[in-house]
Amino acid sequence: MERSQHMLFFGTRARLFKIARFQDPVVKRMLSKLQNIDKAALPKDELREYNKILAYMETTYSMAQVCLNEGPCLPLEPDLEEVMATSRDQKELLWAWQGWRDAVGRQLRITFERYVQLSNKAAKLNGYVDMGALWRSKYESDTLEQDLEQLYRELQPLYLNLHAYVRRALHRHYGPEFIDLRGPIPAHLLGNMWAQSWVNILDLVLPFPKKPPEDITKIMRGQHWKPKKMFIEAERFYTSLGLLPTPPEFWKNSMMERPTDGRELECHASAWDFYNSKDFRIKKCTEVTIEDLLSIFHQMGHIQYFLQYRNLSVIFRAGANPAFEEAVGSVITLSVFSHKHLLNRGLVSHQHQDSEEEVNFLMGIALDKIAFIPFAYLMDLFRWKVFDGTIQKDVYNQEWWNLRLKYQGLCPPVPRTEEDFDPGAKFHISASVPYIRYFLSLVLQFQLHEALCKASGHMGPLHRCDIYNSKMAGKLLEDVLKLGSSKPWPEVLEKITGQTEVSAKALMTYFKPLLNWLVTENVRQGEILGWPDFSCYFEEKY
Ligand SMILES: O=C(CCC(O)(O)[C@H](Cc1ccccc1)NC(=O)c1ccccc1)N[C@@H](Cc1ccccc1)C(=O)O
Ligand SMILES: [Zn+2]
Repeated sequence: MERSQHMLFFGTRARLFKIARFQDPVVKRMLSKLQNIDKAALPKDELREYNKILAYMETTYSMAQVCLNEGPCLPLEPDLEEVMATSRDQKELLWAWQGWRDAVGRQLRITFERYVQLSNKAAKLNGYVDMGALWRSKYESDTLEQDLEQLYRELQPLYLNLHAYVRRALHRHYGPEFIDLRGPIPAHLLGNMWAQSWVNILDLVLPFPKKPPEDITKIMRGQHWKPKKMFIEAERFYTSLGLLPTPPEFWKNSMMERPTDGRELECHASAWDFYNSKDFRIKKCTEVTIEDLLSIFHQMGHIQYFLQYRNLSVIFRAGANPAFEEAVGSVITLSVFSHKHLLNRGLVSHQHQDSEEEVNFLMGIALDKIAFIPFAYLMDLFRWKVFDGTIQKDVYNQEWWNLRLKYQGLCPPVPRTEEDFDPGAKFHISASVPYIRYFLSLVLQFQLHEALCKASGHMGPLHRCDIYNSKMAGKLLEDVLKLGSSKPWPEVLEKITGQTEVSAKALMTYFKPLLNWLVTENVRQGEILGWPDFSCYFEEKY
């Protein structure tokens, strides 16, 4: 309420000025940013109701658990995520998958309908047609939706080949009664609660099973890694580039592990800027796993952005656009996870990777990054349609699954009804956090990685690049992060890459060796790309 009061005070005054009457681009940029005050535009009583709704949705998500018949109730992190990642028993996977959606999605359905109404009212009071339009305005582009569709189309062949290959592997493991080689994949078998990353089923899909990659989580635990050490490791990478170290407050005020004093909390990782140029924090329920190490690198990317722009006017203390904010940390993880870096840091011991091990490695990265493409794209396609009224509340769930089928080639393992609200089972929908930023960040991170690798003097394939210790790459990054949101993002992108448009070329280059292998393999197996048979319920099929 205080923050909204503050925004209202400055926003109403900023609205007294006609931006077109000003010459100075910085003043014009500041005024236009001040004029959008988001939910603070709502009348006081509706703002109070809106905050209650947001609190209820996020609390429902963070407190939800799934209970075993007799015995403990499991929270999402780490227990249910552990089941989804490690279980190979489809009944157990279904129990966790369905249990989570019963415990969260179903509870949010009615509240979400009111959330949509109030969100759209707030958007209109800020001069936008609906909340989707307000969210999209952060990208300062009137061709955003077409550009996104174009990027998706460029990346689709990569996804279709991965989908067909993984479907074959799951067919081999779970059998024909669960997997239709011409159909969608049941959404609970991909190693992740939302099937947004498939990295946890690498063992089922490994191209060369005789050359399994080393288990980095096991090595970390063998070396007695603790959460604190994981944060120090991440910090060390950023300072190796000549970027800023985190201040003492960060280590004092951050929450790096789930508290053991019984306090309940929202465990989804996040980074916080307290806008006083010295207090910056990460909150994460850290487990000692490679997945959490990479997540910490991602969070530290947010912190590095905060540090670099902390002397700017508060109005410009944000990323060039939300995708840039998400891309910084993810760019670094591309170097961290390179074989060269893992070897250098003692996290793998095999000196070098032969061509088969290299395909296995690229498969591992693809299961994380390529599988993510359609998920990250459809999340806000869904919400934009909900906000603009294309998707009415009486069909929320079936429209959600229409998009999950169309873009991801997934289907629910059990019939769904309009009592369910499956999108609500994903953090960002319960917490009203936009998602298209992650789709754009996925493409952007490879484009930035390619530019930073070039600056670091890297020669050879992009997937072998590690910018660790490169002051040249660090300088390029620093000059851009310092700008915050003070310049239009195409200018910022051009400073690093020389291009003014986001391009999927670098991503396609990175995965080219894998795509070649996948296409050959899929042709050999006579795979059908796509899912002409379009449903999953096997009892209805035969
Ligand atoms: O959600 C996250 C990581 C959390 C975050 O760092 O993006 C976090 C999300 C969040 C949490 C609470 C309130 C708002 C947003 N974002 C930040 O902490 C953040 C965002 C903007 C500026 C500063 C910090 N990743 C996404 C997508 C993703 C990204 C990278 C790798 C894998 C998966 C996911 O898990 O589905
Ligand atoms: Zn993030």
